[in-house]
Amino acid sequence: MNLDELKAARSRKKLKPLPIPDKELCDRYMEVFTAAVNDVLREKGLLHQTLPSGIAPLQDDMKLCGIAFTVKGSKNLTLESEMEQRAKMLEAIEEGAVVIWDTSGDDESAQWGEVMTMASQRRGCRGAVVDGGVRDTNKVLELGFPVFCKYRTSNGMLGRFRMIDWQIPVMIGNVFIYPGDLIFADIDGVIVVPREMAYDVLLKAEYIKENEKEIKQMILDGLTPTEVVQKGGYF
Ligand SMILES: O=C([O-])CC(=O)C(=O)O
Ligand SMILES: [Mg+2]
Repeated sequence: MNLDELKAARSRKKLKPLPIPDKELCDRYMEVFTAAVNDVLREKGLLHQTLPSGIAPLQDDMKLCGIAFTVKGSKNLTLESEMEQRAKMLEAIEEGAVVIWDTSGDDESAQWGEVMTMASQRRGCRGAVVDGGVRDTNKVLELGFPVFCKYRTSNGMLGRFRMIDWQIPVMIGNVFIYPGDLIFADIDGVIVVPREMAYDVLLKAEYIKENEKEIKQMILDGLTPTEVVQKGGYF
């Protein structure tokens, strides 16, 4: 058995630079939409890059793009040094990050709240995606911080759930998420774009957005769906 390749893939490493700076990349993703990005990934044979559909924005108009800062945790009754550990995690967040929580399928605790929002915003964090819960919801909304999560609850995680590690590969639903991947989310849910293809996928999604304008114009001009398809359109 030779696990060297797998070990290397799962190890912590420095992020590879992309053809354009990460900030420009994320700002350009914000001008497209998840369905277009999803169609590009489908062309590449990647059918399982969307997080489970139960992970939804706190508000319909929330949209988010940033670089995955992964966090992994699970139900756990111990409290020793929990706050210190959580503080260290928050202090490791970098500008342009999206905090993304693999909770091992938790269904009762909040992995995100008001103070964590404030602390991460100060570090330039763009939002949070939680396969779990959020609390202090009205305060998080007032702070204008996009959060995508499964549920809302008053249950703080302390004494119920705790972090295992951060900036490690994680898995939510069927989706692998590596630190540095691109996280893109809007009203249609959350999509994970592997880092190495993030720029190429953006270019193709921008093309789809432009091309769809022509298709929609055909409908406005009175063409039937059959005529649209005959002219190379799709929907
Ligand atoms: O400890 C928590 O559950 C999170 C929290 O309330 C906060 O960040 O304000
Ligand atoms: Mg709180």
